[in-house]
Amino acid sequence: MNDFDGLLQQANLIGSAWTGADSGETIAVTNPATGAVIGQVPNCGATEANRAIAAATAAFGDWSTSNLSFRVGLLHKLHDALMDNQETLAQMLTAEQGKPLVEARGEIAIGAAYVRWFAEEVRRAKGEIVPSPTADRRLMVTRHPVGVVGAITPWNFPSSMLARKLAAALAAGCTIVAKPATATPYSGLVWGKLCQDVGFPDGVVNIVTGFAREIGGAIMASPDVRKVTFTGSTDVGKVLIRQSADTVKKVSMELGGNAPFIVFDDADIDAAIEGAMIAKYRNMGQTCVCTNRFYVQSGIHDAFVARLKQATEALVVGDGTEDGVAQGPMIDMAGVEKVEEMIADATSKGGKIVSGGKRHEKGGTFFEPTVITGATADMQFATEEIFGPLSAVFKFETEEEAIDAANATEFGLAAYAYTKSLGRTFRLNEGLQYGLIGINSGLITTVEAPFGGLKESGMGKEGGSQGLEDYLSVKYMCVAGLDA
Ligand SMILES: NC(=O)c1ccc[n+]([C@@H]2O[C@H](COP(=O)([O-])OP(=O)(O)OC[C@H]3O[C@@H](n4cnc5c(N)ncnc54)[C@H](O)[C@@H]3O)[C@@H](O)[C@H]2O)c1
Ligand SMILES: O=C[C@H](O)CS(=O)(=O)O
Repeated sequence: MNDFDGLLQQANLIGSAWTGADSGETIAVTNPATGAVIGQVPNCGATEANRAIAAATAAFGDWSTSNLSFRVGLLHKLHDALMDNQETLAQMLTAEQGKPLVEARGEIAIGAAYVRWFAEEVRRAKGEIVPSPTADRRLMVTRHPVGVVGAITPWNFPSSMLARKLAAALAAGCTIVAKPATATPYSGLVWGKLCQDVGFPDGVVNIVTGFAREIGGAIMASPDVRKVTFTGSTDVGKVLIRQSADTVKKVSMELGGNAPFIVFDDADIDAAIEGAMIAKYRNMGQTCVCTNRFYVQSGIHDAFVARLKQATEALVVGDGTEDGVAQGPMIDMAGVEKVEEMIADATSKGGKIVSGGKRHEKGGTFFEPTVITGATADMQFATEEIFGPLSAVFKFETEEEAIDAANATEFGLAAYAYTKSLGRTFRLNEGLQYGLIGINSGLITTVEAPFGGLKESGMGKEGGSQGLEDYLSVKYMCVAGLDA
């Protein structure tokens, strides 16, 4: 078995100890490209989760009052440990998740960048002195770590989704209990090892794998957990928001998407195709900000479709570790079947397959990157997240029609548009109901900017200065009697 230079952790980190499940039960982790078993992880439940919460609670007092320079120094060491091991971590990520190595390297790098960002950002978590209405008192506002944080993360970005939670939480002085996705636990568990190696105190970082409902239930029920940060589907997010009410937890929710990608007649078509390929096919279409609907204005439609077909057919499908591969396997057969269901629905309603359309000859969960034209609003992918390598192309006539169609969804995470018009750019920013808007770019995520959705795509922000605020509580103190 490949131990990835000793970085593969097949146990859970609770306090200072790497342990198995009390039951001894384990879950096999498989490589989606080959079906091979990579290793096992503990199948833990509520009991182990509560021990992790107790360890995080015990560590919170010292960690939250530690010298800021100490915390910042450890975060910079963590950044360096991530980048020193970038290749091995990327190999581990591709082995369990399937994405091409070049994308996995990028995910490790942005995760390290989030660590460095919050190491810097926390040094500017300033308070305020508020002008007092009367001379006898002084008013001050201060910011403090919110407490023990529960973090639950998805399989599609198993490293960077944890990075932007853990880094902000630790920088703020919080301690954390994290539960990675069952399909991709190793890219989360290794954060515990690296944190331990660089010197984070015991109990500050705890990582537990296993029964999602049980572990999640323990996190949500514990009065010691004061904040929950979740990245995943909107359906699960709604469950957690309801559960958070019992203990009035602070929540951040990074949920599902249904991104429109609008191409106007005046677009630079070369730029639009480049952006379309990134926004659609990154991680085999399995990102929350992937294009779900292409809206192409009638004047440029045929030329854009021809170029999209050509670029899609040029994508190399294969094992993500092989040079030149742009599309790895999908994470599981359920994802493949969802894409097949959407293709059948669209073609039954008049959609036309112009590229791909079926499982790849490589078998398993490999799928042909697919383009369907003639898309209409009654088709399943108009309202449901595809989460796969399927491009659905709608035609439109006017700007107003495009904005209305783009907004006709309960989601509001990412939207993209290609135009040379400055006026239209500002009308789109004001008219599109999305938390992230890319104008003439298909890849806009960056640590400096707040990432997060509107409507049923979630609440809270990750990254940017706003991303730290989610882990801080604001206090107001009035000091009176000063006129004595
Ligand atoms: N907005 C974002 O930043 C963002 C980023 C990545 C993925 N996503 C979304 O995540 C979804 C795909 O990821 P996924 O399949 O892992 O999502 P998912 O909701 O099925 O699972 C996400 C995490 O929640 C856990 N979980 C599942 N049910 C739970 C429960 N009842 N209680 C506690 N935890 C539970 C899972 O084990 C996993 O760790 C897509 O909808 C995608 O759009 C959003
Ligand atoms: O899948 C969702 C991720 O947040 C995508 S990104 O890598 O952060 O853009």
